[in-house]
Amino acid sequence: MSFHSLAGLGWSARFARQLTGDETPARISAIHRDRIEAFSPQGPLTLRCADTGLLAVGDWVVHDGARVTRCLDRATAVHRRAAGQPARDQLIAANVDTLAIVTSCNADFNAARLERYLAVALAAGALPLVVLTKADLVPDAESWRRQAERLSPLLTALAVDATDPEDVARLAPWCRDGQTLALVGSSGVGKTTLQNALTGDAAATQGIREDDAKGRHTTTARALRPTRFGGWLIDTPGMRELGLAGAAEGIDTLFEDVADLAARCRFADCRHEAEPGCAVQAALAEGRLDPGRLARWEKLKREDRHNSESLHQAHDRQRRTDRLYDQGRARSAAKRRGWD
Ligand SMILES: Nc1nc2c(ncn2[C@@H]2O[C@H](COP(=O)(O)OP(=O)(O)OP(=O)(O)O)[C@@H](O)[C@H]2O)c(=O)[nH]1
Ligand SMILES: [Zn+2]
Repeated sequence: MSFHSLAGLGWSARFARQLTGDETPARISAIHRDRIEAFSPQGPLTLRCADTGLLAVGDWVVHDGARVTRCLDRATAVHRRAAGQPARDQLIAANVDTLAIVTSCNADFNAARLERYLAVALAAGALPLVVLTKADLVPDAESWRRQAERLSPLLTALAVDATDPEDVARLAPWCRDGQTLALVGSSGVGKTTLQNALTGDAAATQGIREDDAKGRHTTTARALRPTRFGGWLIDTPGMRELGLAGAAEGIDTLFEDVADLAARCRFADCRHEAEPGCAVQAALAEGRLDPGRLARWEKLKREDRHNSESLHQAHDRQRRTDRLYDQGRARSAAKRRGWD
């Protein structure tokens, strides 16, 4: 059994302020249909919870020893647009301090994809870190790293050999002393290898079959795991592939220069094509704005708008279905009343 102090679990003044009286907090490490697992200064706990759908791994909850009584406001929240029809907005991890975007120093490196994940990190409120794996397989890892850092002044980039635990230890500052790190990135870039090196625990990444809230089988890993450095790693299946939705603010933070220009166009709904008074076109013409960067900003905005709209449409559709269903039930109830 492992014991951690509250601070060691990532507790901070932000959460302390939300407690009243002698409430006891715990941090969610895994979520099941009707119960959660959590770490607490008293050791690991299993707590019953009626509505686990509202919780995420990494959340701080208050409990009475047997059940969850409430969830504390989050410091950060990573969302994604869940695949499938209808599209759903899904909370996949809470209180992640740093979101590491994992890519490799070769085939996988793609500026547009990195920017997409960066927007997700910023929208979540997490610090973005780019980890370039397979540094041992290229002669110029440092140039890849610099290329990544040029994408935004908000990020730090590291090039590592994920298969070398000593090299991976350079990630310690982001997952020590109660700090929580989560990894995102395409398949095959080395996330599992990195996670194993960070936790020193190869077996734990092996997925275990579980029933999720809808009774389907999903593969869940042990989701909040201690790292070798005194901090935490969040690995949930949803972390792997993040669809962009509701990330408009994150996109504008990442492309602050372009967003600032766009805000100075004469027309609020300027499409930055041939409108008079377009500050974006003016900057392009004067060479102050890279056309590639503008194109990537527009593409991300479109994708986010499209996904956010389809989420709204899905919500609307669901509301209409619910309403029809309620009306139907009301009608049959009325009929039944008529009969007896
Ligand atoms: N030489 C070298 N090989 C690496 C490095 N990182 C990952 N690999 C190898 O690349 C392959 C894929 O790594 P994984 O850790 O399974 O990748 P992943 O991102 O977890 O992929 P999924 O499980 O599909 O999401 C494995 O064979 C690793 O050993 C690295 O930095 N250097
Ligand atoms: Zn414009």
